[in-house]
Amino acid sequence: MDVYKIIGGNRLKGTVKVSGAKNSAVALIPASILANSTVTIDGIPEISDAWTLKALLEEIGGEVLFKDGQMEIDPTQMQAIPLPNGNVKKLRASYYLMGAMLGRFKKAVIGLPGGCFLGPRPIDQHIKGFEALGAKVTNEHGAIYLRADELIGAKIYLDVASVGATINIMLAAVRAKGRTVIENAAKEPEIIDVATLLTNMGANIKGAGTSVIRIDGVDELHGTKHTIIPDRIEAATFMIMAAAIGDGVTVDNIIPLHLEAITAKLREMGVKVVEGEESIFIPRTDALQAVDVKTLVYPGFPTDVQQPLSVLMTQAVGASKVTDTIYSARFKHIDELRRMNANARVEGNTAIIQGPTRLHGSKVTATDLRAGAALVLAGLLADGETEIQEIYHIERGYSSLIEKLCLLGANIRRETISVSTTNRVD
Ligand SMILES: CC(=O)N[C@H]1[C@@H](OP(=O)(O)OP(=O)(O)OC[C@H]2O[C@@H](n3ccc(=O)[nH]c3=O)[C@H](O)[C@@H]2O)O[C@H](CO)[C@@H](O)[C@@H]1O
Ligand SMILES: C=C(OP(=O)(O)O)C(=O)O
Repeated sequence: MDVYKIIGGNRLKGTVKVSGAKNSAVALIPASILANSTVTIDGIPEISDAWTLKALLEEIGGEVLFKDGQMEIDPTQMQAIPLPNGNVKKLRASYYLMGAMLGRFKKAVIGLPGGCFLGPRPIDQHIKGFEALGAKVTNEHGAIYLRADELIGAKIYLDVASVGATINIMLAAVRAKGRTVIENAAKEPEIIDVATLLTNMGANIKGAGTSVIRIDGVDELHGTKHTIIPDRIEAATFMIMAAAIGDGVTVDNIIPLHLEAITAKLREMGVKVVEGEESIFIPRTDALQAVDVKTLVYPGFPTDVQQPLSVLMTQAVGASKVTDTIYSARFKHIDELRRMNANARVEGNTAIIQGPTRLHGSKVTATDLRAGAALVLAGLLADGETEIQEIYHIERGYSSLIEKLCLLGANIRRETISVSTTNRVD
């Protein structure tokens, strides 16, 4: 099995370049299904989710080249081949195949998605949207069957401002007859990115990035070239690492506006954040103060960042609180941090972290993607050696993490170890 081994204590210094956004990439790649000629996307991160989506597009007849961050997708030979099992289970975002295939073929069979287990991850709002557009949707043995004679534009009010549902409905509605209006739409930057790609393919979308999106369906969408936005969650992870153990780190290739909630929270903790046009510089931080944070929909503090932030809180003076209002059970990393001597507990949807504490190297498990990133930071801070298992979670979403951290001076490596040595000593 492959693990990360980290010897803690090295201070990080230099510049790190942020990759393209995972949570855009996983929607942009399926969106290409809707085109009638080649779609080229630049800046796709080297993550396993991108490779899994490439394989899924190939399963339905697509020709896909993925090299040096560029994905070239020829969708012309694709067919509505059912995907009830297999690769669809490896990632949450396989659910975007529902909207894209429904839009193009008016039918799809997609197994219920996988991805990080963060507590329940319902897709009722996606289904409500597809049904409003005229699709018949059934769940048969764990796969969602979608079929429509024709898709007709509709007014859809989302009960929760879901990123996934907003994008999925957009993907189907661009090929519906007439106008679709999504109310209480999610406003995350990734939604604007997907709308930009679809617009460049010939779609007619207004209001992406606001809570009301209007889509006038078109008969055909064509190929185009698109450059993905930078990954604000990866950027936030490096900002937090820089605040925790940096000696002057520039986080480059970012959109500072996308990071305002992170910047504000770090400043509240006593971190100096110097914003440039496309970068942020964080000088060495010597004293951190405890803060409270609540995750919210964009532009609030992202749920994806609360796990790395909770490690920074172990270094702050006083009791910090993290309340996750999006995924109330996203706290499995707290148990792992306690193995490393963190003084933290979970009450309902809140983690309470008392600092400062000296973390100790240990054998820990990445229970999900951002939990894994949190443990990498804990390992960088800890005394001695930390071994992180189940790193496939981390590699679903962080591009070249080891290489980037080594360039900043961290002592971290990926190692294959024999299974007999993996038993944890508690
Ligand atoms: C609002 C929010 O922070 N969304 C994040 C969430 O998106 P993700 O797409 O996973 O979640 P959504 O934005 O779709 O869901 C937000 C909330 O709505 C609920 N829900 C969603 C769909 C549905 O049909 N029914 C329903 O009840 C979810 O359980 C959740 O509590 O995780 C992604 C990956 O970690 C992040 O990129 C997103 O920024
Ligand atoms: C949880 C995440 O990913 P996914 O929704 O793909 O499981 C994430 O990006 O933090």
